[in-house]
Amino acid sequence: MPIFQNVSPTLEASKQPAIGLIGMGEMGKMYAKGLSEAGWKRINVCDQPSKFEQLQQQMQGTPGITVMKDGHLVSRSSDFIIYSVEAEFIDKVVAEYGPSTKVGAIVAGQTSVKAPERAAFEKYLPEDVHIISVHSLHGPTVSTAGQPLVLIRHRAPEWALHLVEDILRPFNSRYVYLSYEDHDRVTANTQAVTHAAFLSMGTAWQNSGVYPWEGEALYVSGVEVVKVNITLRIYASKWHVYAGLAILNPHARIQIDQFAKSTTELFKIMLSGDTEALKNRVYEAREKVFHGNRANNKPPILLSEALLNQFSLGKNADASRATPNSHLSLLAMVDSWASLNIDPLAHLELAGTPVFRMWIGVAEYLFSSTERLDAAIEAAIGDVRHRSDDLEFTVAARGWSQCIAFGSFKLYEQRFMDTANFFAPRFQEAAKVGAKMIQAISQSPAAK
Ligand SMILES: NC(=O)C1=CN([C@@H]2O[C@H](COP(=O)(O)OP(=O)(O)OC[C@H]3O[C@@H](n4cnc5c(N)ncnc54)[C@H](OP(=O)(O)O)[C@@H]3O)[C@@H](O)[C@H]2O)C=CC1
Ligand SMILES: O=C(O)C(=O)Cc1ccc(O)cc1
Repeated sequence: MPIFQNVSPTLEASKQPAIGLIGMGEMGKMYAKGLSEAGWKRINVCDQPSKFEQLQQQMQGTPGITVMKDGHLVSRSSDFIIYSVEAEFIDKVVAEYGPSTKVGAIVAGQTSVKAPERAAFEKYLPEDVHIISVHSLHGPTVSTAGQPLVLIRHRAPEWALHLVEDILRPFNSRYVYLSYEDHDRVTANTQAVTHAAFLSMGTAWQNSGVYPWEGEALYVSGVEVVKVNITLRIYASKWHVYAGLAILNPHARIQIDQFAKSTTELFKIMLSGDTEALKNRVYEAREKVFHGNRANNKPPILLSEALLNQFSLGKNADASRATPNSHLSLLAMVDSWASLNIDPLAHLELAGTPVFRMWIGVAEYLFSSTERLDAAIEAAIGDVRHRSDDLEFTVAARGWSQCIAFGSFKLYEQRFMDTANFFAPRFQEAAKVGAKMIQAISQSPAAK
């Protein structure tokens, strides 16, 4: 029997469902703030009991919010509960608070990887509660409007799904309906492998010992600006988010391994000096991924020159001085999509995070122009100035793939923080440009 039907924030408090948020880090706070602003009046939140007083202070004066000491109190008093905790800890946290869930409540998780969340819910939640999970496919600093919000109806009647839709409607996100299994498959193809590319760029630049936009200024074009800014954006974020979705997603390892393989194989062809072999391989990948040379000399679909050139790097950036880059990271990305028969444009519809949108956008920008692609191939074979950077990138891609296959959160954290510390002095500056870029691409016609 439906307990709530057609609810909206305009109802008086006693008729509204109580919403519970367990874990008040970046995503928990974003949800708390958004739900409060929407007018929901019964929002119960908690973080670790040790942070109770601090959280009370932070939430003081936020309408509709009640800060509770722990997840037991939130679970027993809420009708829709979202766990927004680290994927690594979801089992432990649900084991602790899950059995306290109110009879008939709906439980969700915000974790970026769903296999461990599903296992924890099935193991610890009582039979008389429903499971409908969620995943906002964007970070906490991005506006929720228009972004994909995955809803996973796993164990719940129809009315429960409508209730969740009603509660989250004020975010104005775009609902995407997936199963737990499909969620992990799709996000491995989009998020996990994309992050591997950016993590590798960061590690490679760190090991080269220069900020790429300050070296010989080889890298100043629009594509480079995207690469650098997204890399810095990722390294400025919490390592556990990226570690969780790479290490715990059963599908991710295969994609990340293929990316390292593609990088190594392309680099070996570059070393051999065989332009024809490189051209054949790259063009074959282009054919497969971008559907038969669709964009040859036609305007790019996602990113335009004008959009890319809005953003610049460093003080002396002068795009006219840009020399063609081998773009090994982009060649390898498209090669690995081709090798695994992944259609990234189809995935963009389902699970296009802003970072993935940027990445596929620059890949398409490069591959949509024969002139640009041939210049990259020529640079890869003929311009030895790129060799040392490409070598570092190859080593870094392999290193990240091995680290993720090894499955150690500690090792991942060490690698990640080592590179993050190298870039930290530039985070503030990059965050501003990164935010503008994400906004611009979210508003580009192709994003609608
Ligand atoms: N950040 C992002 O861009 C996105 C993240 N996600 C996912 O959302 C989840 C949360 O991420 P995010 O908010 O960024 O991470 P944060 O680290 O900012 O927040 C997680 C919070 O949960 C708290 N927590 C841990 N254990 C408990 C517990 N037993 N009871 C109550 N609170 C607890 C943590 O405390 P402590 O720090 O002390 O451990 C922390 O405050 C992750 O699974 C992530 O993958 C999803 C979409 C986007
Ligand atoms: O856009 C991206 O890929 C990000 O890096 C932000 C992000 C991180 C984790 C998620 O679960 C969803 C989005």
